[in-house]
Amino acid sequence: MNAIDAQHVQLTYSDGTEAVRDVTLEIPEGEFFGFLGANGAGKTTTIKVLTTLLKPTGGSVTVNGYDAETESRAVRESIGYMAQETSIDPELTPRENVRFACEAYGVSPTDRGDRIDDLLDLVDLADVADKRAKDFSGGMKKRLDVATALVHEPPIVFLDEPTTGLDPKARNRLWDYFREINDRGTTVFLTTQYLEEADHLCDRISVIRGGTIVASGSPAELKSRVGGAVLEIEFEDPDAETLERAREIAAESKIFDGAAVETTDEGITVRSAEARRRGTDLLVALSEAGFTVVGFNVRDPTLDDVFLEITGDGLDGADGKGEDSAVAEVAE
Ligand SMILES: Nc1ncnc2c1ncn2[C@@H]1O[C@H](COP(=O)(O)OP(=O)(O)OP(=O)(O)O)[C@@H](O)[C@H]1O
Repeated sequence: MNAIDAQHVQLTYSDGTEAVRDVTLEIPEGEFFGFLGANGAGKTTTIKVLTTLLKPTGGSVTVNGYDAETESRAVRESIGYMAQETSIDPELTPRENVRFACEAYGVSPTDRGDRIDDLLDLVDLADVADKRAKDFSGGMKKRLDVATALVHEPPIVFLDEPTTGLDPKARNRLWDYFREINDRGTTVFLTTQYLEEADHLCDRISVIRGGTIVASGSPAELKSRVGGAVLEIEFEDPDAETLERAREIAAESKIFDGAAVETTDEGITVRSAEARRRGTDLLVALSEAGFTVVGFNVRDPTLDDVFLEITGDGLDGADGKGEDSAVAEVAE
């Protein structure tokens, strides 16, 4: 049985916005699944359908074997959901927040004490368990959010952009908890705008764009689609004209067969199966054309390259995609 089985789901809002056009997801139990897309691609709407907060306008959804439409209560009782907006009460302490969640989810009073200690331990908040949450950092609040979503030991947990806005250190820390939750056997459904996050954590990824799934596979499978390697070449203080001329030389040269060439702020990138073998030939051609190359690097494709390949524009508009994205971290 799949933990989540969504077939051809559609969700059109009452104002006519077709947020989800055709989403089919079959997620096995225990999988760490990543759902990627830029702002407005349809991630949150899909999560809301899967968690029964929205009724699909087309298609069908089964979660933990329960039908989302006819057995919505059973679905809700068997899932944890960490929404983008925090659900914690800042006036309460972590212990009080988690206890409140235990009551809301009907955790039996005899189990509550141990469950609260275990969860606060899991997210490293035991030391501040009795301090009010209002002075906590963004990362601490998110960790408390994770704990409250897990009180009823759900077999599936939905995490909607759980690390957006956190610094890399706080994000890394959350990743450890997510891994641990998944290691305990919990199926994880994660939405993120951070390609590096998906690369680190997910067994499998689907990419949504304009309400439709445009690619699915393991991070390695998706990266292998790009084929070959990526050549990064930097020039000394290039202006737009220089970059465009370099792009043309790389794109039109006979060195590579069908390379994808893009300009960057400092130079060009070339994606090609021949990038490793023939990269230096391009350097020679550029130098003969009068370019001064100041930087040169060949690396394996990252998920950013996959996005460029799939969508032509990466995860543009995703404010989470910063300098600490996959390009910086995964590059050789
Ligand atoms: N209640 C609503 N009524 C009408 N349109 C909506 C509503 N909620 C979202 N939308 C629209 O549906 C589309 C998908 O939005 P959704 O929030 O699912 O995307 P997302 O991928 O989660 O984006 P983000 O990363 O910004 O959270 C967007 O065009 C959005 O403006």
